[in-house]
Amino acid sequence: MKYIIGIGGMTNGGKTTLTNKLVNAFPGCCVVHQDDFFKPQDQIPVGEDGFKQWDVMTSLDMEAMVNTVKAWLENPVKFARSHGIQVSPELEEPDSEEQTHILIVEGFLLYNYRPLIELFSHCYYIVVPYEECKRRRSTRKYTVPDPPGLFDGHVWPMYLKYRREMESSPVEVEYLDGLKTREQLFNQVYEAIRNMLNS
Ligand SMILES: Nc1ncnc2c1ncn2[C@@H]1O[C@H](COP(=O)(O)OP(=O)(O)O)[C@@H](O)[C@H]1O
Ligand SMILES: NC(=O)c1ccc[n+]([C@@H]2O[C@H](COP(=O)(O)O)[C@@H](O)[C@H]2O)c1
Ligand SMILES: [Mg+2]
Repeated sequence: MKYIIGIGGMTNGGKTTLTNKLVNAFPGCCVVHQDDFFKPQDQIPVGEDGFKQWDVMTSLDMEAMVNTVKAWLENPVKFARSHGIQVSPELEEPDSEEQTHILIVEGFLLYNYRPLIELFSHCYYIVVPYEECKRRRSTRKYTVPDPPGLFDGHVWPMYLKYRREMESSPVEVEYLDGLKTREQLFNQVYEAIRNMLNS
Protein backbone atom coordinates (compact mmCIF):
# COMPACT_ATOMS: atom_id res chain seq x y z
CA MET A 1 0.00 0.00 0.00
CA LYS A 2 1.05 3.55 -0.67
CA TYR A 3 0.07 6.37 1.68
CA ILE A 4 0.44 10.06 0.92
CA ILE A 5 0.12 12.23 4.03
CA GLY A 6 -0.37 15.98 3.66
CA ILE A 7 1.12 18.26 6.33
CA GLY A 8 -0.45 21.57 5.34
CA GLY A 9 -1.41 24.74 7.09
CA MET A 10 -0.40 28.30 7.66
CA THR A 11 3.11 29.68 7.42
CA ASN A 12 5.10 29.10 10.62
CA GLY A 13 2.57 26.65 12.02
CA GLY A 14 5.41 24.12 12.40
CA LYS A 15 4.89 22.03 9.23
CA THR A 16 8.53 21.56 8.30
CA THR A 17 9.54 20.77 11.89
CA LEU A 18 6.82 18.12 12.24
CA THR A 19 7.54 16.70 8.79
CA ASN A 20 11.25 16.24 9.51
CA LYS A 21 10.43 14.32 12.70
CA LEU A 22 7.95 12.07 10.89
CA VAL A 23 10.35 11.37 8.02
CA ASN A 24 12.97 10.25 10.54
CA ALA A 25 10.47 8.04 12.38
CA PHE A 26 9.31 5.96 9.40
CA PRO A 27 12.16 4.08 7.71
CA GLY A 28 12.22 4.62 3.93
CA CYS A 29 9.69 7.46 4.19
CA CYS A 30 9.97 10.01 1.35
CA VAL A 31 9.13 13.72 1.43
CA VAL A 32 8.14 16.48 -0.97
CA HIS A 33 8.47 20.09 0.24
CA GLN A 34 6.23 22.62 -1.53
CA ASP A 35 8.85 25.32 -0.84
CA ASP A 36 11.07 23.63 -3.43
CA PHE A 37 8.52 24.57 -6.12
CA PHE A 38 8.52 28.36 -5.81
CA LYS A 39 9.07 29.99 -9.19
CA PRO A 40 12.19 32.18 -9.60
CA GLN A 41 11.95 35.64 -8.08
CA ASP A 42 11.84 37.41 -11.48
CA GLN A 43 8.64 35.52 -12.32
CA ILE A 44 6.78 36.74 -9.20
CA PRO A 45 4.75 39.86 -10.03
CA VAL A 46 3.97 42.75 -7.70
CA GLY A 47 0.26 42.84 -6.82
CA GLU A 48 -2.28 45.55 -6.06
CA ASP A 49 -1.26 45.27 -2.40
CA GLY A 50 2.19 46.55 -3.44
CA PHE A 51 4.00 43.30 -2.53
CA LYS A 52 5.61 40.56 -4.58
CA GLN A 53 2.93 37.86 -4.69
CA TRP A 54 4.75 34.97 -2.98
CA ASP A 55 1.71 33.66 -1.12
CA VAL A 56 -0.54 32.90 -4.08
CA MET A 57 -0.93 29.61 -5.94
CA THR A 58 0.58 30.99 -9.16
CA SER A 59 3.91 31.66 -7.39
CA LEU A 60 4.36 27.87 -7.30
CA ASP A 61 5.02 25.43 -10.13
CA MET A 62 2.22 23.12 -9.01
CA GLU A 63 2.36 21.04 -12.17
CA ALA A 64 5.97 20.11 -11.41
CA MET A 65 5.04 19.38 -7.79
CA VAL A 66 2.22 17.02 -8.80
CA ASN A 67 4.53 15.31 -11.29
CA THR A 68 7.03 14.73 -8.49
CA VAL A 69 4.34 13.15 -6.30
CA LYS A 70 3.23 11.01 -9.26
CA ALA A 71 6.83 9.88 -9.82
CA TRP A 72 6.83 8.60 -6.22
CA LEU A 73 3.49 6.83 -6.79
CA GLU A 74 4.86 5.22 -9.94
CA ASN A 75 7.92 3.78 -8.20
CA PRO A 76 8.51 4.64 -4.51
CA VAL A 77 11.71 2.60 -4.27
CA LYS A 78 13.30 4.27 -7.30
CA PHE A 79 12.17 7.66 -5.95
CA ALA A 80 13.71 6.95 -2.53
CA ARG A 81 17.00 5.80 -4.04
CA SER A 82 17.27 8.82 -6.31
CA HIS A 83 16.69 11.08 -3.28
CA GLY A 84 19.36 9.39 -1.18
CA ILE A 85 16.87 7.68 1.15
CA GLN A 86 17.96 4.29 2.46
CA VAL A 87 15.56 1.55 1.41
CA SER A 88 15.37 -1.55 3.59
CA PRO A 89 15.81 -4.86 1.72
CA GLU A 90 12.21 -6.02 2.22
CA LEU A 91 10.88 -2.84 0.57
CA GLU A 92 12.93 -3.72 -2.51
CA GLU A 93 11.21 -7.08 -3.00
CA PRO A 94 9.63 -7.47 -6.44
CA ASP A 95 6.21 -7.85 -4.79
CA SER A 96 6.62 -4.44 -3.20
CA GLU A 97 2.97 -3.68 -4.04
CA GLU A 98 2.28 -5.52 -0.78
CA GLN A 99 4.76 -3.39 1.14
CA THR A 100 3.88 -0.18 2.92
CA HIS A 101 5.27 3.00 1.40
CA ILE A 102 4.80 6.47 2.88
CA LEU A 103 5.21 9.88 1.25
CA ILE A 104 4.84 13.09 3.27
CA VAL A 105 3.91 16.19 1.29
CA GLU A 106 4.45 19.41 3.19
CA GLY A 107 3.51 23.01 2.46
CA PHE A 108 1.36 26.08 3.03
CA LEU A 109 -0.90 25.73 -0.04
CA LEU A 110 -1.56 22.02 -0.39
CA TYR A 111 -5.33 21.93 -0.40
CA ASN A 112 -6.31 24.48 -3.02
CA TYR A 113 -5.04 22.62 -6.09
CA ARG A 114 -7.40 19.89 -7.26
CA PRO A 115 -4.86 17.57 -9.01
CA LEU A 116 -2.83 17.38 -5.79
CA ILE A 117 -5.77 17.08 -3.35
CA GLU A 118 -6.99 13.88 -4.93
CA LEU A 119 -3.67 12.13 -4.26
CA PHE A 120 -3.76 12.46 -0.46
CA SER A 121 -4.64 9.55 1.84
CA HIS A 122 -4.98 11.97 4.77
CA CYS A 123 -4.80 15.77 5.05
CA TYR A 124 -3.49 17.57 8.16
CA TYR A 125 -3.71 21.34 8.58
CA ILE A 126 -1.71 23.09 11.31
CA VAL A 127 -2.99 26.35 12.74
CA VAL A 128 -1.70 28.86 15.29
CA PRO A 129 -3.31 32.17 16.32
CA TYR A 130 -2.49 35.38 14.41
CA GLU A 131 -0.18 36.80 17.12
CA GLU A 132 1.91 33.64 17.37
CA CYS A 133 2.12 33.28 13.60
CA LYS A 134 3.31 36.90 13.25
CA ARG A 135 5.82 36.48 16.09
CA ARG A 136 7.34 33.31 14.62
CA ARG A 137 7.40 34.78 11.11
CA SER A 138 9.29 37.89 12.31
CA THR A 139 12.30 35.72 13.21
CA ARG A 140 12.35 33.61 10.03
CA LYS A 141 15.05 34.03 7.40
CA TYR A 142 13.66 33.20 3.96
CA THR A 143 15.82 33.14 0.83
CA VAL A 144 14.02 36.37 -0.06
CA PRO A 145 13.67 38.38 3.19
CA ASP A 146 10.20 39.73 4.08
CA PRO A 147 9.94 43.45 3.32
CA PRO A 148 8.37 45.60 6.09
CA GLY A 149 4.59 45.17 6.27
CA LEU A 150 4.49 41.94 4.25
CA PHE A 151 2.83 39.88 6.97
CA ASP A 152 -0.21 42.11 7.48
CA GLY A 153 -0.31 43.41 3.91
CA HIS A 154 0.02 40.13 2.01
CA VAL A 155 0.80 36.92 3.96
CA TRP A 156 -2.13 37.05 6.40
CA PRO A 157 -4.81 38.21 3.90
CA MET A 158 -3.76 35.47 1.44
CA TYR A 159 -3.80 32.88 4.23
CA LEU A 160 -7.40 33.88 5.10
CA LYS A 161 -8.43 33.84 1.43
CA TYR A 162 -7.06 30.35 0.72
CA ARG A 163 -8.29 28.93 4.00
CA ARG A 164 -11.82 30.17 3.25
CA GLU A 165 -11.58 28.69 -0.25
CA MET A 166 -10.39 25.35 1.19
CA GLU A 167 -13.17 25.29 3.76
CA SER A 168 -15.85 25.84 1.13
CA SER A 169 -14.45 22.99 -1.01
CA PRO A 170 -15.06 19.25 -0.52
CA VAL A 171 -11.54 18.56 0.83
CA GLU A 172 -11.56 17.04 4.32
CA VAL A 173 -8.76 18.19 6.60
CA GLU A 174 -7.85 17.31 10.17
CA TYR A 175 -6.79 20.40 12.11
CA LEU A 176 -3.71 20.30 14.33
CA ASP A 177 -3.07 22.80 17.13
CA GLY A 178 0.34 24.29 16.33
CA LEU A 179 0.58 25.64 19.91
CA LYS A 180 1.20 22.11 21.16
CA THR A 181 4.84 21.26 21.76
CA ARG A 182 6.91 19.75 18.95
CA GLU A 183 6.83 16.42 20.81
CA GLN A 184 3.06 16.47 21.37
CA LEU A 185 2.42 17.18 17.70
CA PHE A 186 4.81 14.47 16.62
CA ASN A 187 3.30 11.87 19.00
CA GLN A 188 -0.24 12.70 17.89
CA VAL A 189 0.46 12.37 14.17
CA TYR A 190 2.91 9.48 14.49
CA GLU A 191 0.32 7.42 16.42
CA ALA A 192 -2.44 8.32 13.96
CA ILE A 193 -0.33 7.23 10.99
CA ARG A 194 0.63 4.00 12.78
CA ASN A 195 -3.07 3.29 13.35
CA MET A 196 -3.85 4.06 9.71
CA LEU A 197 -1.18 1.59 8.56
CA ASN A 198 -2.57 -1.14 10.86
CA SER A 199 -6.24 -0.67 9.95
N1 LIG B 1 5.38 23.05 18.13
C1 LIG B 1 6.12 24.15 18.11
N2 LIG B 1 6.13 25.00 19.17
C2 LIG B 1 6.85 26.15 19.13
N3 LIG B 1 7.62 26.54 18.08
C3 LIG B 1 7.65 25.74 17.01
C4 LIG B 1 6.91 24.52 16.95
N4 LIG B 1 7.15 23.94 15.74
C5 LIG B 1 7.98 24.77 15.08
N5 LIG B 1 8.30 25.85 15.83
C6 LIG B 1 9.16 26.97 15.45
O1 LIG B 1 8.36 27.84 14.64
C7 LIG B 1 9.10 28.31 13.51
C8 LIG B 1 8.47 27.81 12.24
O2 LIG B 1 8.58 26.39 12.19
P1 LIG B 1 8.55 25.62 10.80
O3 LIG B 1 8.53 24.16 11.10
O4 LIG B 1 9.63 26.12 9.90
O5 LIG B 1 7.10 26.08 10.26
P2 LIG B 1 6.47 26.11 8.81
O6 LIG B 1 7.18 25.11 7.96
O7 LIG B 1 5.02 25.74 9.04
O8 LIG B 1 6.61 27.50 8.33
C9 LIG B 1 10.54 27.79 13.73
O9 LIG B 1 11.25 28.78 14.43
C10 LIG B 1 10.34 26.56 14.59
O10 LIG B 1 11.46 26.28 15.39
N1 LIG C 1 11.33 29.62 -0.44
C1 LIG C 1 11.23 30.76 -1.11
O1 LIG C 1 11.78 30.89 -2.19
C2 LIG C 1 10.39 31.88 -0.54
C3 LIG C 1 10.57 33.15 -1.04
C4 LIG C 1 9.79 34.17 -0.52
C5 LIG C 1 8.84 33.89 0.46
N2 LIG C 1 8.69 32.64 0.92
C6 LIG C 1 7.66 32.39 1.93
O2 LIG C 1 7.57 31.03 2.28
C7 LIG C 1 6.32 30.87 2.95
C8 LIG C 1 5.92 29.41 2.93
O3 LIG C 1 6.84 28.62 3.66
P1 LIG C 1 6.56 28.25 5.20
O4 LIG C 1 5.17 27.67 5.22
O5 LIG C 1 7.62 27.28 5.53
O6 LIG C 1 6.64 29.52 5.99
C9 LIG C 1 5.35 31.78 2.24
O7 LIG C 1 4.56 32.46 3.20
C10 LIG C 1 6.25 32.75 1.46
O8 LIG C 1 5.96 34.11 1.74
C11 LIG C 1 9.45 31.65 0.44
MG1 LIG D 1 8.26 25.29 6.14
